[in-house]
Amino acid sequence: EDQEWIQIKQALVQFMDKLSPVNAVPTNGNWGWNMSSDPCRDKWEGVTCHGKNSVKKIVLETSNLAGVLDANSLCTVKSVGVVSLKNNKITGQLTEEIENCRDLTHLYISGNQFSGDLPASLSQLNNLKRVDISNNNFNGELPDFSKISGLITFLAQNNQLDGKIPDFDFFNLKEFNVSNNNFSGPIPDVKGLLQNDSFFGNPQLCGKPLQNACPPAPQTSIMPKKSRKSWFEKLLLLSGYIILGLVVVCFFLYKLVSKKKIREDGEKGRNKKIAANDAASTVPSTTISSSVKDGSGQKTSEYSLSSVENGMAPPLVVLTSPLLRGLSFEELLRAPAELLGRGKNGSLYKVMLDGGVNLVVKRIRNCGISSEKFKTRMTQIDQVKCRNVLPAVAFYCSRQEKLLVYEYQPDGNLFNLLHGSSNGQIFDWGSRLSVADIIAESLAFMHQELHEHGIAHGNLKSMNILFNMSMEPCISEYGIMEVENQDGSLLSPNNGIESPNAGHADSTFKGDVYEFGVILLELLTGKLVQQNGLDLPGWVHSVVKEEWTVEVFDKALIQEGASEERMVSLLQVALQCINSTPYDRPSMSRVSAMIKSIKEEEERSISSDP
Ligand SMILES: Nc1ncnc2c1ncn2[C@@H]1O[C@H](COP(=O)(O)OP(=O)(O)OP(=O)(O)O)[C@@H](O)[C@H]1O
Repeated sequence: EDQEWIQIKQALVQFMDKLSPVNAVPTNGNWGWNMSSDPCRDKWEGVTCHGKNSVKKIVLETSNLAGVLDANSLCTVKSVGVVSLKNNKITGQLTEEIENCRDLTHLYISGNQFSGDLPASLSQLNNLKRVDISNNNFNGELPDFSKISGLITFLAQNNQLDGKIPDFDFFNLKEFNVSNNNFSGPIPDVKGLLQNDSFFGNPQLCGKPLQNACPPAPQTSIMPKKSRKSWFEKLLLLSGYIILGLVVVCFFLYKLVSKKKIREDGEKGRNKKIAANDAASTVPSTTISSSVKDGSGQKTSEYSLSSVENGMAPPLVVLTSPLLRGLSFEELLRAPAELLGRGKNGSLYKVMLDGGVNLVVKRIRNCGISSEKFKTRMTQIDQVKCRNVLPAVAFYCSRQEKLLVYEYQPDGNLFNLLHGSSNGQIFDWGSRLSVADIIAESLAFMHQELHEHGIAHGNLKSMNILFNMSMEPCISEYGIMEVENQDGSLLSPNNGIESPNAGHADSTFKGDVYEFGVILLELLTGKLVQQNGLDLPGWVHSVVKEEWTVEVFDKALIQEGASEERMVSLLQVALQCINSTPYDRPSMSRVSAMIKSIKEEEERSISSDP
C-alpha cells in the first residue's frame, strides 16, 4: 500500500475515534473503521469510494455519534466531496481546518450540538453546493458566502447566529433559511426570490420580505442644525430662484423656436431633393433623437432626417410584408416610437403605425458591412423562408445608417421566460424540449440554405428567441452582423477566394452551434449565462466533472419529475456544442437530429405511461 493511502486511512480512523469516543455501536468496533481493513475494498460503514482509493462520501447520519468533528483529520482526505453527519450528538466547534476540504460540495451537520463561531474559512470552499448547519448552537456572525455562486442550499435555522445577514448569490439559491436566530439589521436584497419564512424568528431583523420595515437611516447633514435666516436673506434667496426659473424658461422657448425653424427649412429642402429623385449620388445620415412624451402620455421618438451634403434618402426596401405596402421611409420615421433596448449591436425601437400595426426598428451600429453587401445579404436571408425565423419586413440602408424592420412580437422572449418573474407561467420539460427542437431545426435549415453565402446568425442568445402569437419560438436578428473569425478577420464569403476560406465559413457556423449549446444549458439549468463572474459553460463543466451531474438541472425540472435520463442526454448534446474546439462541435443538422431522437423517446415514454 502506498504511503499516502496509509496516511488517509490513519486520518479516517482518527476522525472516527474523535467522533465516537464511546464506541456508540461497538458491535464491530466503529463499524469496521480500523487500520487492518480498507475503507474502499472492505466498505467501511458510511464510506463511498470512487475506484480503489478515492473516498468521495462520508455519510453517518442518526448514528448516536457524541464526540467532536476533527476537521484536521477529515480534510487529510482531500478527495471527500460529501460529508453528512446529520442528527447525531456531536459537540464542539467546526474548526478552521475545514478549509482544507477543497472538494467539499455537500456539508450536512444539522441536528447536532455544535457551538461557537462558524469558521471564516468556510467561505473559501467555493465548490460548496449544499450547506445545512441548522438545529445546532452556533453563534457569532455568518461568513461571507456571496462568492460561492454554485451554492444552492443554505440552511442555518435554529441556531444563535447574530450580526447582519451577509449578501448571498440569491439568484442561484434554491433553499435558504436563517429563521430562529439572533440576526439583526436590514435583510439584503433577496430579489423577491424568498418568503418571510426564511427569516422569521429574528426579532431585530427588518426589511423585505419581513413585514417590519427598517427604520429610516439617520439623516446626516453638513449644514449646521439650525440656521436661522433673517427674512431679508430668505427674500434674496427666493428672488434668486425666480430669476433662475425665468432664465430656464427663456432658454427652452428659444430652443423650441429655433428647432421648429430648422425643421421647416429641412423639410422644404428635402422635398425639393426627393422631387429630383437622384438616388445614386446620395449620402444621407439619419438621426433618431431622444424620446419625448406626447400629450397622450405615450412615448414618441422623433426621428429627424438631415441630409449630409446635398444628398437625399435612399428608399426603404420593403421585403415581405403586405402590411407595409406603400410605406415610405419618412412615414416610418415619423411614426410614434418607443425605445425597447440598447444592445451591443445598436438600439431597438417599437414603432406604432397608423392602423394598429406595430413594428420594431433595429438601428444597427457598426455592423462592419458595406451598404451594397448589406443589401445583398438581407435579400439572401429573405429568400430563405423558415417558419420559425423572424423575417425582416423591410430594411433601409445608406452609407451611415442601417435600419432593419421586423414585426413586433408581443409575447416576450426566451430569456424572460426562463429568468424573468414567472407570472405563474410554467415552463415545463416538454415545452423546453420543444423549444430546443424547433430552434435547432430552424437553425440547421438556415445554415444549410445560407451555407454558400457564409451567413450565420452571429448573435444567438435567449433574448433573440422571441415567441410569436401562437407562442412558438422564433429566431430573431438572423445574420445582421458580420461575424468575426477566430483569427480576427472578417468573413467575406463572396470575396472570390474560394477554398482557403471554406474552413472559416465552417467556423462561423460553429459559432452558432456554440451559442445554441449555451441556450440548451440555460434551458436545462434555468441559470443565467453570466453571473457574478461565473460563466454557465464553465460551471456546468465543473459540476459534471465532479460527477454531480444531477445538480446542474433546474430544480423546477427535478420537482416536475422530468426524466433524468433524457435531461442527461440533452446535456450531452449541449456539452458537444460548447466544445472549445470549433472543429469538434457537431453541425446544426446533427444537433437537430440528436434532439429529435431525445424528443421522440420522450413522446414514446409519455404514450406508454398508463
Ligand atoms: N420583433 C420584436 N418584437 C418584440 N420584442 C422584440 C423584438 N425584437 C427584439 N425584441 C426585444 O427587445 C429587447 C431589446 O432587443 P435588442 O435586440 O436591442 O437587445 P439585444 O439583443 O441585447 O441587443 P444586441 O443584439 O444589440 O446585443 C429584447 O428584450 C428583445 O427580446
